Amino acid sequence: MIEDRAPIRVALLGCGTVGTEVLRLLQDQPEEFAARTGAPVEVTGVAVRRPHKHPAVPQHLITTDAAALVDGDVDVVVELIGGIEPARSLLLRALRAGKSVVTANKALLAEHGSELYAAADASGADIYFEAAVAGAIPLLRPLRESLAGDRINRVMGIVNGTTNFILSAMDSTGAGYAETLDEAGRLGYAEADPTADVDGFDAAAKAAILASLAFHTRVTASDVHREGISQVTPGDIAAAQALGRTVKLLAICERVVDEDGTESVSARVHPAMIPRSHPLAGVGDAFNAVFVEAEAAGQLMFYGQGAGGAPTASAVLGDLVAVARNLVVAGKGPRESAHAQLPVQPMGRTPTRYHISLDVADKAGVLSQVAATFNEHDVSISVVRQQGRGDDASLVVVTHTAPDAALRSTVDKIAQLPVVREVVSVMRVEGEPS
Ligand SMILES: NC(=O)C1=CN([C@@H]2O[C@H](COP(=O)(O)OP(=O)(O)OC[C@H]3O[C@@H](n4cnc5c(N)ncnc54)[C@H](O)[C@@H]3O)[C@@H](O)[C@H]2O)C=CC1
Ligand SMILES: N[C@@H](CC=O)C(=O)O
Ligand code: NA
Repeated sequence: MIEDRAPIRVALLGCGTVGTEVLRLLQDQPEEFAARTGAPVEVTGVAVRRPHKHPAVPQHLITTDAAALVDGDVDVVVELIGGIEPARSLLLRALRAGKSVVTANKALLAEHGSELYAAADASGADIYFEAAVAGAIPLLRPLRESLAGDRINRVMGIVNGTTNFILSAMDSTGAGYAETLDEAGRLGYAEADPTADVDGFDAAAKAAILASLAFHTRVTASDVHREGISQVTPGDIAAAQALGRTVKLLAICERVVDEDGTESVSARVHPAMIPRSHPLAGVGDAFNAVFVEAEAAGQLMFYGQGAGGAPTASAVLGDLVAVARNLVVAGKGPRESAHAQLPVQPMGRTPTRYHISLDVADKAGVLSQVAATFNEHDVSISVVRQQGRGDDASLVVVTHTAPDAALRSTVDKIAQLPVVREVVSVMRVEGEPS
């Protein structure tokens, strides 16, 4: 009988947007959880910072001493505090004591993942973190388990709900940046410090986790080239629209194979123009979508809610059930897989394409001067559009693929040409043949 088995005792650390939903769903359906795991699942305590802010949590469960809760009689620690400390110390404390961990904390995993894995390995505890990337979407388990027998070459997608919410609104309604960010905060999508979202730190942490799992290599957040959306202007959105494109913040993790067969990993997060016909262009609101390209499986697409309390709680609870099942049968979840240890390629060497919009003098020879600058840097041009006259004259150039450093130097040089009044918009182009 399931009820006769010793319960799986769970400590919940943090009861904010996600923690509240995890607790609600766990308490709503105890019999379901018992039936799925093979033992009753019991929350033994909820660590919070300000007890008076949680009137709905049974008062006998509440504590402000998270460390004492971890040290107590618990089997699983669910960490939903966020940030590096005290989350890191609390999880190391749990893992070293052989207590399994479920966390949604991408910032922590992207910086200290190896330390946490090592502690889990040493004590035989589990560490699961499906909620850390793309919220409710099952993505990490497919990478860690379902695709473990395949060779992944590329993972690309939209992994930050807040910035997708903002960019989608800017594109469809012309809404302002600040007001949309406030709305994303109210809806529970934004991080406690929303600069983590808009400056790309959150997406870079997720890219590090994705690249690590996809390429069996330790990739940390500092290995990921990062640009956020705070520099994206209504002018950039309009320039994209004029060419049948839209702007998305993309995370791109690729296996790069040089001519001599040497392999490396490229991981980057930046805004990019993609064609409106591309499947990622239709991903609106706070939704996330990720393409995985694997050698045998081909192309797979994962789509769903990447942020918000309930969707994220779904992934946390899926992990909790997995950990509890492992405890019931004395099994173990997947360990760290970092055997490939590929080097990380610098952004400057990564092949990219640029869309450049220039405000230029309406004089003969402007186009040839601009074209000569591209030529000097060995960057070839795919599309040129010259529009307007006099003060309104503008030039739009879309390049073919070139190393990012060459494209960057070309833009710097073009900005210095006397015939160029202003570099209005520079953005990478993805999702179309190079
Ligand atoms: N909100 C979302 O859509 C998603 C969030 N996540 C991750 O889930 C985690 C939690 O996020 P949210 O619930 O949105 O954050 P939140 O800010 O709403 O909740 C965190 C809670 O932890 C509490 N806390 C802080 N320090 C504490 C301590 N020392 N002891 C006990 N409690 C403490 C805070 O008072 C707050 O109530 C973060 O790692 C976040 O990155 C992951 C996916 C989606
Ligand atoms: N702030 C994050 C929350 C989920 O990871 C986002 O907006 O995607
Ligand atoms: Na997920």
